[in-house]
Amino acid sequence: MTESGKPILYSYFRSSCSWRVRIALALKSIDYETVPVNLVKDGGQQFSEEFQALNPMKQVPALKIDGITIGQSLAIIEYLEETRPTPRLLPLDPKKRCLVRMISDLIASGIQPLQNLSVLQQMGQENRLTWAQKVINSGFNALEQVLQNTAGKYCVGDEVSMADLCLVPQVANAERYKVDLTPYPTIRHINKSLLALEAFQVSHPCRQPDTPPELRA
Ligand SMILES: O=C(O)/C=C\C(=O)CC(=O)CC(=O)O
Repeated sequence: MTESGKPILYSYFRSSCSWRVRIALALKSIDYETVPVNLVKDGGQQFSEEFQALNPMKQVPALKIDGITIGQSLAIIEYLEETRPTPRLLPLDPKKRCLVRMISDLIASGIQPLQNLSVLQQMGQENRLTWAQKVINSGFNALEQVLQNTAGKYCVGDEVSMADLCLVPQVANAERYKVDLTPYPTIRHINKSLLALEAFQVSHPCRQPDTPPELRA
C-alpha cells in the first residue's frame, strides 16, 4: 500500500493479465495507484531485483493490498472478490460459478500463456505471428463452442463475471496478432457488449499512465 493506504498495482499498459485486474478494480470501485513495469524497456523491468522480490515469476500484474503482495491475476481477482464482494464477479450458483472459472482458466491457462511475450521471444521473428494466431484460433474454437451454451449477454448469463475480465483482453490480443474473428460470432458479440461498459473503458490499454502517446485514445 502507499502511505495514503491505497493498493499498488504493478502493471504494464498492454499486458492482458494486468488489464483483467484493472477491470476488477474499476468494477469494484477500488482506488489504487499504478506502478508501471515496462516489459520491454531496459531488457524488461520485470527482471530487476527489486521487482523479483515482489513477484518471483517476474510477471505483471502484482497487487500490494491489505499488507500482502499477490501475483497471478486470477488469484488477485478472487482475493478482491472475497474481501470486496460488491459487485459480485463469481455467481452464487455453484454450477455457474464453475463455468465462470472454467472459461477463465481456458483463457488464462489454455491460451494467453502460449502467446505470452516470453514465449514469442523464443521464436524467430518470422514465426511469431503464425504461432500466436495458431494458439489463439485453437483456443477460440473451443471458447466459441463453450460460450454458445453458457452466454447470455455476457460469458455466463447476463451478469459480468471473472470470465468476462479474461475475455476482453484476450480478444484485444487476438486483434493485435491479426486473428480473423469472423468464425467467432459469440465471442465478438460479448466483447462488444463488454467494451461499452465504463470499467472496461477506463482500464483499457489505451488509457493507462504508461500508455505511450502514439497509442493513447
Ligand atoms: O509487446 C509488448 O509490448 C510487451 C508485452 C505485452 O504486450 C504483453 C504480452 O505480450 C502478454 C499478453 O498480454 O498476452
